[in-house]
Amino acid sequence: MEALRSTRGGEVHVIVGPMFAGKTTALLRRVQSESDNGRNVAIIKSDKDSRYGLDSIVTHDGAKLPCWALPDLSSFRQKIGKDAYNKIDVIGIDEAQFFEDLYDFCCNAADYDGKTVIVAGLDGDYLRRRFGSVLDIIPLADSVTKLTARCEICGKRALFTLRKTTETKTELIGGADVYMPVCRQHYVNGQVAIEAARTVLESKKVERDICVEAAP
Ligand SMILES: Nc1ncnc2c1ncn2[C@@H]1O[C@H](COP(=O)(O)OP(=O)(O)O)[C@@H](O)[C@H]1O
Ligand SMILES: Cc1cn([C@H]2C[C@H](O)[C@@H](COP(=O)(O)O)O2)c(=O)[nH]c1=O
Repeated sequence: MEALRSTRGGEVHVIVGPMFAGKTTALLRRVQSESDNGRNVAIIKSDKDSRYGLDSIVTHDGAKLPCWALPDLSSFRQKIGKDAYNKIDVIGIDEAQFFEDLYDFCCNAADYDGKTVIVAGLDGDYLRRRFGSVLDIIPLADSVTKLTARCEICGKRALFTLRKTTETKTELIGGADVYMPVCRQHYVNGQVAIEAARTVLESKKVERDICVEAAP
């Protein structure tokens, strides 16, 4: 019977780009405009990012809307309750790269539950590798928008996010303190500089370890 549930005009719209490209701003605008048109809306963000608190989604400019901060998307229906879920027309998802169950959620919400799902997230991490499941939902999408920022070094179009520290784990929550948007040329130059810094730091650590071991 589940399989016979018919589609009620569900849609999936995807907004990607580097940090500071205006993804959250675009998501908030689209959700707000749906709400202004009388549709019931809800926004979900990952609970991994608690920088601005967990009850609202906030842009780098400080614009905000209330949201649900969740560890995964599958908990959404249970969290808000079945009746409330059924009444929702539009679901906005921010920081989509942090949700492992993004594909299944979008599929079910759009195909079977008739929801309009608007997804914003990073397509690539600081190494320009695919980030989470964001690229996996492109085949599900009605529309895909790739936004760009301004390169912090030269002001040209920024496609990439440069991590300014030598930290290597993929997931590292942060803002302008840790990341900056850059153009292709400054991404390459920046990576070379950061790799060099990492090599120096690692060799210093090895030297320190040898000194400690050699100490009487
Ligand atoms: N280097 C930059 N390039 C573009 N926007 C920047 C930059 N640094 C800060 N910003 C601000 O960030 C805003 C975008 O914020 P936001 O929508 O939260 O972006 P995202 O969700 O893509 O990280 C821009 O409108 C701008 O005011
Ligand atoms: C590039 C990159 C980013 N992150 C984190 C940093 C921020 O907390 C979010 C992105 O936020 P935004 O709304 O797009 O500005 O993701 C990360 O964990 N790893 C990375 O490589």
